[in-house]
Amino acid sequence: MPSMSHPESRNFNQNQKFNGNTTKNDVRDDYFVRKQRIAQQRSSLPIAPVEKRILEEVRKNDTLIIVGETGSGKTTQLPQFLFNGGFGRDGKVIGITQPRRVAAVTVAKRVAEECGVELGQKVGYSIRFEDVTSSSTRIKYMTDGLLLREALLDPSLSRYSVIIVDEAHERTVHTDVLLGLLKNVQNARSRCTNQQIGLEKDNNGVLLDKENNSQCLGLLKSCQGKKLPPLKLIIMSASLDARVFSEYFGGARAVHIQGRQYPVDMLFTHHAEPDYLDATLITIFQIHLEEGPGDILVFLTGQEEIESVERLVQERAQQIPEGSQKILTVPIFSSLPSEQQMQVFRPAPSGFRKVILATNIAETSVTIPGIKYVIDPGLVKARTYNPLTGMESLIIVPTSKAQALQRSGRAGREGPGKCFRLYPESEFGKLLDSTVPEIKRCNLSNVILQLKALGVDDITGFDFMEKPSRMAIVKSLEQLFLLGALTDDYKLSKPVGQQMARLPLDPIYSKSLILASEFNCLEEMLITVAMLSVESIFYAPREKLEEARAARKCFSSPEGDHLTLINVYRASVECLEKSKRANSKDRTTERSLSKWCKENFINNRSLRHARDIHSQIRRHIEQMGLLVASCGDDTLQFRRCLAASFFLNAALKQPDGTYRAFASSQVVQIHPSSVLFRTKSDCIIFNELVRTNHNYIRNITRIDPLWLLELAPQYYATQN
Ligand SMILES: Nc1ncnc2c1ncn2[C@@H]1O[C@H](COP(=O)(O)OP(=O)(O)OP(=O)(O)O)[C@@H](O)[C@H]1O
Repeated sequence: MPSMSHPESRNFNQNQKFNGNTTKNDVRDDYFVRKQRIAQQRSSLPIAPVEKRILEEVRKNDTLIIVGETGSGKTTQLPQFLFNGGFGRDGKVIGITQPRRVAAVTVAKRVAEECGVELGQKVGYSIRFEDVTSSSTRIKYMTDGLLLREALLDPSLSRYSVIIVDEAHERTVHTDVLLGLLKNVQNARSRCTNQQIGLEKDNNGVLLDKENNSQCLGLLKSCQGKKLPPLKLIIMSASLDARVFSEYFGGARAVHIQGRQYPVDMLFTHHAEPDYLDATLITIFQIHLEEGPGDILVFLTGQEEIESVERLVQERAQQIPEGSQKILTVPIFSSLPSEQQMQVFRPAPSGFRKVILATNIAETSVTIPGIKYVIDPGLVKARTYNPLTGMESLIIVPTSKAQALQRSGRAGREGPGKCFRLYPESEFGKLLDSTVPEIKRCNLSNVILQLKALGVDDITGFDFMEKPSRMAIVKSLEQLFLLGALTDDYKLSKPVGQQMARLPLDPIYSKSLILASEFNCLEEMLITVAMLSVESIFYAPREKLEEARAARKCFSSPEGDHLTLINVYRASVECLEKSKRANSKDRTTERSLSKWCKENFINNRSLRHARDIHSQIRRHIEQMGLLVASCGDDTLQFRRCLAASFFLNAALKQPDGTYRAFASSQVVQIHPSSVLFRTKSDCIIFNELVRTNHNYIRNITRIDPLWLLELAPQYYATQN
């Protein structure tokens, strides 16, 4: 059992008392009692007494930075203050961005309830593929990526009076690009308001690009004729370095909200844990057996890890004596379909303690009712990118202090909480203060494509908060050029570049869909892209490895993993249709599919998510007028299309049986999960590089090396 030290309980404020079983009471209480309770909760939040002061600050300053403890009421209350202060007048909208979909949705629901309105009316949310807003929406929660897409259609963001960039400390690539863009929009809108626009026109009344800034010019044009108020910008978090943000926004004012609603005790282990998953498991049961009531939130690094811990908890939970409180495990990770994600917010049935197994998706903004304990092993799966090789991969790294603080902040929202950090306190001091901005460690081709579509041609000149390395920019520009998204002078190409920018996918996948319509295999490519967008379609429990292997063989294609995935998808559709024909009830059909998945060792959750993505992309594709045809049995055509699409990820077999990637010259190995693991072919394309102790490649298909020359001459004809 990992022994926990309790060196000092860092109680931020111990004056307030625990509020009891709020969640259970809420369910029982009638509407008015609940309303009263919410009003009471709101008035006791640390942000409540400073409403007037914050409003004054917003009126006085175009840009404001707000820092306040987790749970102090920033996300839910500030937009309501602004609405009450008149920022929703004249049809204007107060926009709040979140790095994650689940936060945008759940916070919007909570605020709609606090306001006593139906979701989608005064308060709404908008996330990719789901818009719950209407013309009466004045407080709109959304993901930062969605606001970027909105800017494509309305560059001056003319509907918004205020934009709040929440959880800015996360420094996702979208947040960073958004901040640069918002700076431009603010600039352009204040120039429109100051009526300096006339100064920018030539004798014929044509706007001049005096500052050689096409983005600003585009914005000024879009402001023309509209009377737009200046755009107010608020940057918010519990754990950001206000100085850095203030400097970027020309000395913007920072306001600190004092106080915390409830204390959270921090506990550390005495020693480093050699096996953090084992330590996690032990701590879950330690809390369950020794601590008082309250649910547990556990932070893990990914779907596979969550599912294996889930199985282990369920196994051990069977040993809990009859009559004691039972354990209910609920997973949450980004590739889980939304309605399943929402299950973590439902109260556990009586007699159960809820154990939520989450990735960092539950780290910021969300309030999960009932959570009293947080277990934090201190690790996170992060993207890394090597601009030299052009390869992106995911690795498990320690969290930053800011992330650790956010995680502990998920407890102590309804009453005092405890956070169990599964590492010694001395290790905490060694963590980075904040997470390295994603823009510094990811492939930039997606960002650059979006910026180009927004009219920003000079990427190196763009005012990034933290500039990505020149090499990373050059490499990504080169990649976009090779994919045909950019012209010789690095402008967005028509129609390919424009079409690619419209699809909410990685440029390489967008291009594969566009190409597939020419190769008459868009049906197959759509399935492929959907299946590649989810984690682990197959699963193999340790005790049934042989059975799982045999089941997988039924779907295997000798050509590789892409066709294998298509076989799984099609077999699942067949199962669904068969069941529908036999029984029209949706629930029965889903049950048959779930049974089919179990028998075939297919991950039902992942498959459902892939079906979701499939229908969403299909809608986009059809709107774009691309021809969704199937190549039927002509799999050669499909493989040629894979070669034409993923030529940047091609590898050639070496005499020692390993492979060498063409683009990076890196030595890579086929992952044991690939159907081509044993039957090695001379030339392959792959979709994923996983770095463990080896450079493993996954999702592989065999191709003819001559196709590369024929189908990607822009790259291979110039290589020697
Ligand atoms: N869905 C909900 N159910 C119950 N209580 C909630 C809910 N959402 C918010 N609250 C209450 O409102 C408080 C303030 O939440 P809010 O998200 O506004 O805080 P915050 O300062 O933005 O926190 P963070 O920095 O962690 O995002 C929470 O601590 C909790 O008490």
